[in-house]
Amino acid sequence: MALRTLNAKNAAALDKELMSDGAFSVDQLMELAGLAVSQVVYQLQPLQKGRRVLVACGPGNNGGDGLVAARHLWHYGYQPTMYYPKQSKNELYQRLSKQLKDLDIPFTEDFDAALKQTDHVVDSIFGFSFSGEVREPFPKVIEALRDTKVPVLAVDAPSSWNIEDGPPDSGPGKGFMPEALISLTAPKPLVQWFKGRHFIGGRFLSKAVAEKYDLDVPPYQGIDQIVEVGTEGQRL
Ligand SMILES: NC(=O)C1=CN([C@@H]2O[C@H](COP(=O)(O)OP(=O)(O)OC[C@H]3O[C@@H](n4cnc5c(N)ncnc54)[C@H](OP(=O)(O)O)[C@@H]3O)[C@@H](O)[C@H]2O)[C@H](O)CC1
Ligand SMILES: [K+]
Repeated sequence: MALRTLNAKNAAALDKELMSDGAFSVDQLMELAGLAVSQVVYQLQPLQKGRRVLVACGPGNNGGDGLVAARHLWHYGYQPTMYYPKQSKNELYQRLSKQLKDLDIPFTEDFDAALKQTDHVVDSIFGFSFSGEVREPFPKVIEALRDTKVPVLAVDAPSSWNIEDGPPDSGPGKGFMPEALISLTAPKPLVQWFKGRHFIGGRFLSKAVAEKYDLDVPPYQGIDQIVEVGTEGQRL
C-alpha cells in the first residue's frame, strides 16, 4: 500500500490547523519533529559508528527541527556541531539556540571544514516552504551536501528539491540524493523520486485530522517516534 502524500499547500494548512483547532503550540510540534529526527540518526548512525553529527539549519521551522534534534543527540552521547548561517530573531529559535550553547555545542561558520570532520549530516535547511532557486548563502552548502561521501539525513525534504516536482534539473541541488529522509507527518509528493531509506515521524495526528487531510497514520510501534517505510520510499 502506498502511503498517501501531502502537498506543500496542505502541509502548511495542516500545520496551521494543528496549531489552532488542534490546540498544539509550534514548540510542541517542533519538539516532536526534532525528537523523531534524533531517533532516525540513532538508528542510522549508532554511537559506536561515530558520534560527530553536523546539523545544517535553515532560517525556518525546518531549521528549528534541526536545533531540537541536536539537543536530543547531545543527550544520547553524540557530538553535534551546528551550521546555522541565517539565525532568525524569532524567540523560539533563539531559545533553542541558547539551549544548545548552554550544552557547549559549537556553532561553526565554515561548513566545508565541518563537513570534513563529521560522521553524519542532518540536512534541516529547507522543508515544505522551499521554493524557487536556492539563494545565498546556501548554494555552496547544497553543492557540498550533493558531493560529500558522508551520509546525509534530510528532514522533510532533501533541501533544494521542489516539494511537488522532486529533484531539480539544474542548480546546486541537481544530483543531490541523501542517504535517508524523514518525512514529517506525511510524505510529500517528492518522495516518489527518493531512492534512499525513508522514515516517517511526527507522531501527533489524530484519526479525524488524518481523515480530513486524506492521510495515513503510520504503524508506530511502542514508544517509537519513527517508522521506516520501504526502500521504494512511499511504500509500507
Ligand atoms: N507538521 C509538521 O510535520 C511539522 C513540521 N515542521 C517543520 O517545518 C517545516 C516547514 O517550515 P517553514 O518555516 O514553513 O519553512 P521552511 O523551514 O521549509 O523554509 C522557510 C525558510 O526558507 C527560506 N527559503 C525558502 N525558499 C528559499 C530559497 N529558494 N532560497 C533560500 N531560502 C529559501 C525562507 O526564506 P525567506 O527569505 O523567504 O524568508 C524561509 O525563511 C517542515 O518542512 C518541517 O520540517 C515544524 O517543525 C512543525 C511541525
Ligand atoms: K531539509
